[in-house]
Amino acid sequence: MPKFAANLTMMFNELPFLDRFEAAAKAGFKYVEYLWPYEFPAAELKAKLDQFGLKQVLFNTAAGDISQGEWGLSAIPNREAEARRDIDQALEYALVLGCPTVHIMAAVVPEGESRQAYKQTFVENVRYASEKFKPHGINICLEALSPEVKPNYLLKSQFDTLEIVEWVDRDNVFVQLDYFHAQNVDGNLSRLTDRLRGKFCHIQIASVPNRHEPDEGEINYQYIFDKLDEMGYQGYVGCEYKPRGETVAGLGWFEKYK
Ligand SMILES: O=C(O)[C@@H](O)C(=O)CO
Ligand SMILES: [Mg+2]
Repeated sequence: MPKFAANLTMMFNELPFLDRFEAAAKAGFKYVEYLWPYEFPAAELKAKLDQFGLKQVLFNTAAGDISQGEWGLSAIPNREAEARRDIDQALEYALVLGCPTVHIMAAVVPEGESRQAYKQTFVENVRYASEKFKPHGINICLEALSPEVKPNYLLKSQFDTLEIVEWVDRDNVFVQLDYFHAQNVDGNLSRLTDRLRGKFCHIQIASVPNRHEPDEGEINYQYIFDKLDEMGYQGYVGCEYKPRGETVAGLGWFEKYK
């Protein structure tokens, strides 16, 4: 049975962020993920996890200046010092939070810039992170984002991510397989999952096209979950969806997995 993690950035959004931990635990989740922890001291977040018996399973490196269109710095040429500062910061948080996996965000590539130069920079920064995280047993994930969510992001297809993972060639660097983006860009999810076997260490889910609960839309998630079980997938499945309404009211799909 998949180990579902509540994504506290998208779920329980009707509550202030720090109250979402309790709400997730009450709803039956044992695991949580969210995009960024940096607004709060790591110890405060760890205390919330411990208070409600939760385990943090994923968060991201900082996004940079979102108001300027940034969405990760790790692939931007000549900004390696900032990217590595963010990677070091993520490691400090992961150690306090006891988090096994960190998503290293790549970057948006402005029109006219060389994608190859961005890829090269990303590979070097991910190798830096790999070396830093390795002694602590922490994995790294890289994620493709569909253009309707993040136009011009460096990684669009799952195969863009796979290319970087294989280029980086380190045993703690994996694909973050978000089926919402994968369906939007690549489709053919069963074959895709087979193709990526052994290469992904974290999964995220949402319905397509509306990014809601995984009980509607064009993806048959029950089939996918059974397939992941058959494959022996041991990682987590992040529920990174925008609830149709109130979060708990939409958790009918989760009843049988509690
Ligand atoms: O799918 C997403 O948008 C997220 O998993 C993320 O990490 C930020 O882009
Ligand atoms: Mg995602």
